[in-house]
Amino acid sequence: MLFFQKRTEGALPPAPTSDLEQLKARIASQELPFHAREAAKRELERLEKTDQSVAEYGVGLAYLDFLLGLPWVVATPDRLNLAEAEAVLARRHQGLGQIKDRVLEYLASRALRNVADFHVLVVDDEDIARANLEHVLRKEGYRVRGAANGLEALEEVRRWEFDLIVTDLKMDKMDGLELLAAARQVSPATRVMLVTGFATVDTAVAAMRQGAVYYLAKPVNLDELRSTVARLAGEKAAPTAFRSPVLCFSGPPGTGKTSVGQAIAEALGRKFHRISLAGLRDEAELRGHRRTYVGALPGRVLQSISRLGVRNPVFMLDEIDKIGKDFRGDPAAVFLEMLDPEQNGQFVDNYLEVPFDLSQVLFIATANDVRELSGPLLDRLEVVPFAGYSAGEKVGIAASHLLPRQLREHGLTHPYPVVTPQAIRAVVDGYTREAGVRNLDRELGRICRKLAKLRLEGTTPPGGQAVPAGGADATVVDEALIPALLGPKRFIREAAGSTPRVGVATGLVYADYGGEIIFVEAIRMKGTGQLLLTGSLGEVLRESAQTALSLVRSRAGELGLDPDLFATQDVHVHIPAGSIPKEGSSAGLTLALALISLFTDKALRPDVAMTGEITLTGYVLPVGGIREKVLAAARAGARQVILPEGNRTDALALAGTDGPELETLFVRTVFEALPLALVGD
Ligand SMILES: Nc1ncnc2c1ncn2[C@@H]1O[C@H](COP(=O)(O)OP(=O)(O)OP(=O)(O)O)[C@@H](O)[C@H]1O
Repeated sequence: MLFFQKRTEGALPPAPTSDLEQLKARIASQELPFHAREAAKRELERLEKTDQSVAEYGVGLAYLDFLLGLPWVVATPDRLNLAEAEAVLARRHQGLGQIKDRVLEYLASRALRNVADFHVLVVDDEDIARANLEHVLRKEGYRVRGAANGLEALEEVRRWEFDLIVTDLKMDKMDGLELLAAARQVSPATRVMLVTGFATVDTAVAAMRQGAVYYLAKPVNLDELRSTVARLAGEKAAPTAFRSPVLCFSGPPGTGKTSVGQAIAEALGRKFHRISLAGLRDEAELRGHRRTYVGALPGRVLQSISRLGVRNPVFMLDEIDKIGKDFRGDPAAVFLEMLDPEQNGQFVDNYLEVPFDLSQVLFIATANDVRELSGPLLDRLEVVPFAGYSAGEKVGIAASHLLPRQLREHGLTHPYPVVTPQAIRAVVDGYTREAGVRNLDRELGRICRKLAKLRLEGTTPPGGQAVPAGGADATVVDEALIPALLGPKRFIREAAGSTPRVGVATGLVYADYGGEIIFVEAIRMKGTGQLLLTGSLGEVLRESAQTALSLVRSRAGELGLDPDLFATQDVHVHIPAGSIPKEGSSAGLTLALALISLFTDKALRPDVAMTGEITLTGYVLPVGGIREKVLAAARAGARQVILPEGNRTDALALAGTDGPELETLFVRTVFEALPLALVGD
């Protein structure tokens, strides 16, 4: 019996090329920056001396494979067509007018920088020499101007940004070296190339030392001139590190931050990648582990770049405000390095050890609340605020974007069911309570799933019209059908539904997920004039409560109260809703009104919501987050909002858009607010 087949000469399989040989070939053939090639060669040499059976060999192979797999030079060509970018943004998003404008402005300045021609100034006091040089350079496609001496050249430099000055060295009035020094003062980015008939090593060295980029001897070798200028122009055209600040989209969840980022990538023709930073625990996750650690890996930034295969993606750093609380290492330092155009050309990953150029990456950060970010980081970011949507805007977004997508995803296309705007509004009001549209999208998905099931079964939604199984009439989903599809309403509009109560005021707060209403409750009981505060209130809020009480006591006469009343009573102020962060001074007005209502025994209207900081003398000061607060008041069913007079412009800006349907009232003092909020006053 034949167990083993004997190998026959000549039928030998081709000798397998070893891993190392393959890597060697890759190092030789691949386009790599100098330092990366050197590192790869070093590692290869080390591997060649390492026994293949030891673990380090495998680690080294993986390292080389990663290094060679990185897109050191691969980039997608940028498509900077503003009209197209505008079309992409408009197609993907409803509204967001100001944000689209900001994004387009940002892209416009990018486009301008990148397509700008290469401007050259030729300076020579010999007319013929100058004309010749100008002619040669113009033929190469550069934008060329001329100047007959140093002083004239300096005038030009003041009027116009040149990329390059090609100047004669010996000239009357101001020679080339003097021009070089003066031009660098006016326009530091302009490069200077000197041309001279008296080329000596000393003058060349002096010129280079002063910052000249090149030194050309007369008679000018035209090929040398052309190739040098082409090299300098190429350096400019390679999209230079973009020095404008990194965009940071901030706003409540589900307001379109991520999808605007995706639209930017689509408009530029770049790849898009999103890293969620919310769960980040360790600096090494971003920057990698040193290879001396067992199981070391590159950081998430370079891993993503490697996976994308291009060095110029749009990179979204999601929820940049959510890291740092439990973070090992210094997050701000890593981000500063990644986002700073001065430094990110040389980003060092601990695993890779060789700097990788991140300057071509277009970073966009998102944050729910930029107040959480450190100062230096915030300095590098250009914050673009995304606001919450009013109910009307949500209905529009749902009808034109969310619903059509959900219907397609659920196969409800033949024919499309008709969901009436009133039905969408019923979902917005009864089943979601949010600033953005994320949950609305989810609820629409639930409706679609129910409809898909009914259509397959050919049955009728309870209380609705027949759902045809194939073609024929479209199902109509109206307001009445919503409870049958989604169950009973999940949210009540508590501001509209409550009855007026003494000592209970409706306030507005602003948290990172948008605005929210709170009810401030105050009661009094027999005691010794103590003030008790509960509801996990922050220090500032406690001080506001103290201020409000002192204000009420000091104005007892005006309010028709017995001044001795306070000495015999304790006051307890409580703000329920434990999950809402309650810090900041904007609850001052609400606290003051709750206390005045308490002591005057007059009930407050629950459908009048308010916000404002107060002073000890009763003035109402402006506060932030007006749009979010007003939208929250509208969501909760309030009919009026009382705002500080100082916030009138914010509120007016709101009215211009599809603002909420509620009346805004402005007050200068606490006392002006009384007749507006107290029942029957
Ligand atoms: N103005 C809008 N027009 C059309 N669709 C929108 C609009 N705003 C949001 N959306 C849609 O809502 C969904 C949620 O948006 P997105 O994921 O961009 O929100 P986000 O602000 O990034 O939220 P998070 O902060 O939670 O990441 C997406 O499907 C998005 O397309």
